[in-house]
Amino acid sequence: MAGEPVNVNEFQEFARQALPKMYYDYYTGGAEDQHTLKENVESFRRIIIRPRILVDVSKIDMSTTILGHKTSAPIMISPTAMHKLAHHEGEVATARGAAACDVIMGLSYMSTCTVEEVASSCNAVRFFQIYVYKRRDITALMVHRAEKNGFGAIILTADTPRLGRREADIKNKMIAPQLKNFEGWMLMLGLASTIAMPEYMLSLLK
Ligand SMILES: Cc1cc2nc3c(=O)[nH]c(=O)nc-3n(C[C@H](O)[C@H](O)[C@H](O)COP(=O)(O)O)c2cc1C
Repeated sequence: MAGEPVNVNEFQEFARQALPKMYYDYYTGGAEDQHTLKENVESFRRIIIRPRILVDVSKIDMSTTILGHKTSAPIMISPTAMHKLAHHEGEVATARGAAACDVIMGLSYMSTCTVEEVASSCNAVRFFQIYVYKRRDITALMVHRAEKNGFGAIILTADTPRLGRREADIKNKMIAPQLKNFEGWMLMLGLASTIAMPEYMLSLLK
């Protein structure tokens, strides 16, 4: 593709060209027949923003607050796993981008940078995403760690009682890289440091 990407579709095409197939499939794929993924895209297409006409637009302010934290627009970065699959700086780079745009950074528990690395990288307002693990002691430790590192809220993911059957990941034999927040804990959990995705998730989730 020639030139700078100008929209999300063009960024996606760049990613397809740049990333190993296994990682590209992970980022872009959904579960089973990907019906929900398609429906998500269609839902966004159905949203129409109606402009107000003949009003003063010399000063536009989209800022608001989310859980009491200021944001420049009602948009935040939703927690997504393993950014280092796409870029060597991983979630630290994403957090800096959030800080530059003055929006909130949602950090996945499955990040490839630690909560400490993200916290010290910039002054982005940050929320930390977690599941309630079978190991409640590990859940509590992670919450305390996020709190200690200035994360302003916990995003509790509640829609994963079972893992979606992601067929591309099965075919590609997708391997999770080392999840930095769990460094040192993997042995304690009886897990290898890099293991197949579903096995890893199932071992932790409740
Ligand atoms: C590649 C990818 C990884 C994700 N990883 C996580 C995760 O680690 N934890 C989580 O709670 N949600 C995760 N999500 C879900 C997103 O946070 C978000 O809820 C979902 O993508 C729907 O928002 P969207 O329609 O803006 O994509 C992930 C989504 C994608 C596409």
